[in-house]
Amino acid sequence: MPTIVVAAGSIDADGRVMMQRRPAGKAHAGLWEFPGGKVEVGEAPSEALVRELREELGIVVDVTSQCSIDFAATEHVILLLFACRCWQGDMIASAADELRWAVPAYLAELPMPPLDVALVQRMLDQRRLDRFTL
Ligand SMILES: Nc1nc2c([nH]c(=O)n2[C@@H]2O[C@H](COP(=O)(O)OP(=O)(O)OP(=O)(O)O)[C@@H](O)[C@H]2O)c(=O)[nH]1
Repeated sequence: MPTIVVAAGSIDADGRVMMQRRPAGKAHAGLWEFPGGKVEVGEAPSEALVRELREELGIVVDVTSQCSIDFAATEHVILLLFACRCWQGDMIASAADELRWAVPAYLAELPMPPLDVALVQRMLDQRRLDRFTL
């Protein structure tokens, strides 16, 4: 059964998206990803995202402030991407070695895991990345 992974495109007031760089020693080390992680047994995806954003960035997000926007999958992983525009607290990296606000149109220029490359490319092709700036 594939692992379900939830990830957040957190969007700031200027329409930029928060990306984090995976640290050495982890799968996909050095690549930029949307903050998030694996859904645990018994969790709803939105609850898992609230937990992951608290653990990884130290922010508090309400389940109702997230909106599921796309997904990408292999036989091993299903990656669910949410947009998130409201949170409490300042973002501090605890699972990443660097955080960066990225302009959506330039996301594809960051080295990313294969699933993210596919996801971002599809959103660019479908001109849906500007949703991030709505
Ligand atoms: N968070 C996140 N994970 C992603 C993305 N794209 C992608 O392929 N993944 C993969 O999904 C998996 C998520 O695992 P993770 O290590 O972040 O999960 P986790 O926070 O639950 O950590 P843990 O299993 O080390 O406790 C990794 O293999 C990661 O490389 C993405 O955009 N965000």
